[in-house]
Amino acid sequence: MVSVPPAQSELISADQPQSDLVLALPKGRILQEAMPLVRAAGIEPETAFDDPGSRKLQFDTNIPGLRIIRVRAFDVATFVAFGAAHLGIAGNDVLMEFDYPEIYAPLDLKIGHCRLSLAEPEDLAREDDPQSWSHVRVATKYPNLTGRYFAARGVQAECVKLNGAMELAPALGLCPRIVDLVSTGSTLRANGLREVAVLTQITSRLIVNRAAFKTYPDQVGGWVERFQNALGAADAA
Ligand SMILES: Nc1ncnc2c1ncn2[C@@H]1O[C@H](COP(=O)(O)OP(=O)(O)OP(=O)(O)O)[C@@H](O)[C@H]1O
Ligand SMILES: O=P(O)(O)OC[C@H]1O[C@H](OP(=O)(O)OP(=O)(O)O)[C@H](O)[C@@H]1O
Repeated sequence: MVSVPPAQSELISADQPQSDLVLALPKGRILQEAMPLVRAAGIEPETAFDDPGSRKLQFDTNIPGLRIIRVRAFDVATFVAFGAAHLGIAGNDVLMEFDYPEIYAPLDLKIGHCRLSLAEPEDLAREDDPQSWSHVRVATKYPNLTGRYFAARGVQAECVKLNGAMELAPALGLCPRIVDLVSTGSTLRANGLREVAVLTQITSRLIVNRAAFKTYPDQVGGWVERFQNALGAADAA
């Protein structure tokens, strides 16, 4: 059965193909910020979702035909791009890194605020001039985004892919610089690094699979509208 917000249910046409809709949520830090919006959009997951002891990865909701899956932040984009999930919530860091044409990101949810920055050890930063670089070697979880950013500025970026703890790379001689997410800056400070360039500002987006949007315009569009309203209500509060 196609899931729709209750108020939209009359929009389902009888001859439309029927299948469950799947909403992919990231299990990391965004989840806490995202859940008030998910709930304000009218979606209440089954109780196992909030049970830390549960090993379930997919969850029924109060909306018949709408399931939630909880996956790693990067995998939200992949599930949605391949149509395994129809909607999702992902940071635009992840969206820019993959650059999947199958994903449409209609809504900035204004959560998960941070920035993607290049940082280097304090000693190096004191004398360094990023404008003079023709080549830069960085440790990052975002090799594609970083490569594109520097290529557009005539700089060749050599990226060593890490999945976390990038801040260790300069001190241990892996790479002199890193490109990573920065919010408060405390992780950089604690590791003797200084931010020297901001590649892009980051927030989380509601994302949809383009084909699902075309196939179920009322249903998927209905959820986009619900999230938009939830966002408007949060802004007004
Ligand atoms: N320090 C931060 N402040 C605000 N938002 C952040 C911060 N770090 C990451 N984010 C946002 O949260 C998303 C998920 O980050 P999180 O740290 O939860 O997962 P991850 O460590 O990247 O993924 P995983 O643990 O699955 O490898 C990022 O893609 C980004 O959009
Ligand atoms: O500027 P700050 O407020 O210190 O935040 C920045 C840190 O947050 C993220 O890591 P996270 O805590 O998600 O851990 P991870 O490296 O395992 O992804 C990011 O990769 C930085 O390390």
